[in-house]
Amino acid sequence: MNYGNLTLHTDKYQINQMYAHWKNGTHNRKRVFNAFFRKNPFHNGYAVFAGLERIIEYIEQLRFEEEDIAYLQQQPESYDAAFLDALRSFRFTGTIYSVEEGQIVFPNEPIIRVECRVFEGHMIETALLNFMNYQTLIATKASRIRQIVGENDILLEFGTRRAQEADAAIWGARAAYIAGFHATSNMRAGKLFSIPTAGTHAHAWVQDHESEIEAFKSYMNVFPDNATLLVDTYNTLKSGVPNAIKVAKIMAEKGHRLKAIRLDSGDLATLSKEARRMLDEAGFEDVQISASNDLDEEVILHLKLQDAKITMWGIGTKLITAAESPALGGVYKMVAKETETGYEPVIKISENPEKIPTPGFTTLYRIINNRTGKTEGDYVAMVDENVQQEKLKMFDPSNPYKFKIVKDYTAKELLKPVFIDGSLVYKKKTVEEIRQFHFEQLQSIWEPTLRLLNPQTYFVDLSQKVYDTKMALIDQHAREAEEDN
Ligand SMILES: Nc1ncnc2c1ncn2[C@@H]1O[C@H](COP(=O)(O)OP(=O)(O)OP(=O)(O)O)[C@@H](O)[C@H]1O
Ligand SMILES: O=P(O)(O)OC[C@H]1O[C@H](OP(=O)(O)OP(=O)(O)O)[C@H](O)[C@@H]1O
Ligand SMILES: O=C(O)c1cccnc1
Repeated sequence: MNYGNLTLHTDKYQINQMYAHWKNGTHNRKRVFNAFFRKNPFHNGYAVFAGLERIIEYIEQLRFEEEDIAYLQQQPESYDAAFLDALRSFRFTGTIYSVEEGQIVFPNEPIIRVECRVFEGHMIETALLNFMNYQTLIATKASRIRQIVGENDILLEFGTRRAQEADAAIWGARAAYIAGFHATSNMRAGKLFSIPTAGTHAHAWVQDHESEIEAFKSYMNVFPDNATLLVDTYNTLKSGVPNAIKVAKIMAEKGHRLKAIRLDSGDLATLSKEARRMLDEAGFEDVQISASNDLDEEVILHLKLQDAKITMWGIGTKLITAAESPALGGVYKMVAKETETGYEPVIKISENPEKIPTPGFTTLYRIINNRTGKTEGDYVAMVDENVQQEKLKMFDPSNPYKFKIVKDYTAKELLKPVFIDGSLVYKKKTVEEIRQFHFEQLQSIWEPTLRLLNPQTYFVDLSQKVYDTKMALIDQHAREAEEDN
């Protein structure tokens, strides 16, 4: 069984819309779609974009194989043979712009823009959202955890055994690394993405030996300078830590150093403080204390408040499953249609005004104040607008009378070309480069937006032209609805 080809990794309604367009002869019409999300996960003030690498890989491999065609032939829809033939030669021929992985992104701004035949636009929606939503979610969660532990502590991603299957484990490990984790326990993620791997040992190692001390000795003999000993199998303070110290002393005489101990149960604050005292008294000030056991943001924060002496954190379940915000609700909406005179904006009306997507062939800028180096907000403008001017009026699209005039700024366009007319033009970055890029981007965001509790809402403003376009379309829709009644 080959699970590799992702071409049919889409919803049936996409194939059916493609079919209906094809039957009607409208499948080659060009459209613009924007991917964005409406709400930050975890009540956070920002999200960390991830998923582009996977999207690129997916677009590049899009091919209907004969087995896919055969499967479609069996469907009750009885797709025409000529349609299936058209699928045989299907390739993505469109243009995609995207923010870069590791970038800080906000609700209601275009983070990926797709311009292509409507046929292709429908085809890629589901997979694109699948990758963007999950990876952005995990990167955002990881970024929050990173903020809590601070710059100096080490974060290890331990989630594979609890992840929602294999892809989630490896792409989640990558997303976590981008946003500030230091290593993953998943060897495949390490191999595929060239990210650091790390590991300690399990309780089974201790159970497998006659005694805990024998287990520690035999482990340290194999890893004399790189061992983290798990000290909670029997009794952390009465046997685990004393045995680790005994073995560390024996090995120290041979010129080796124990690297760390790991706590995996009990009161991690009290145990870490006591273990720290015992290690220090024995002359092992350099031996680190790591901890795991269903750790999450709040527990870590409280452990910090209790002055826990933990400097390495192994985090699995709550990170990889994005506990408390299990999905990012990113969407993909049609925003413009090609007509004889060029692109025409289109709108999707909603009962809830906040849910009305911004129409038009737009792009996204971050407005950086040249004096502070910090951002004044993001700015959605039509692609043909000149945003780099003497001064820029930035107003809140929900309350347009609330505005500010920004001078001496740099408008940084965040959407970068990825595919142009079907060809990959984006120079892929290593995960290490993406991680560095992420840290650099964080520097331009003000603290109140980054804080974890009740963050200040970041401004995502519309240019006057985009705002007027949106309002005109809403008005036009309202007028048409009135005439119908
Ligand atoms: N000092 C602390 N303050 C706040 N939370 C803590 C503290 N110490 C541990 N925790 C967290 O409390 C939870 C305790 O989990 P649990 O009740 O399963 O305890 P346990 O020690 O793992 O039990 P068991 O021995 O049965 O495995 C874990 O999520 C752990 O990370
Ligand atoms: O708690 P999480 O954040 O999900 O981190 C991963 C957990 O997985 C391991 O436990 P497990 O009981 O599966 O294996 P073990 O026998 O090695 O302790 C490890 O000891 C962590 O506690
Ligand atoms: O290396 C570890 O300690 C580890 C790895 C995965 C899950 N739990 C612990």
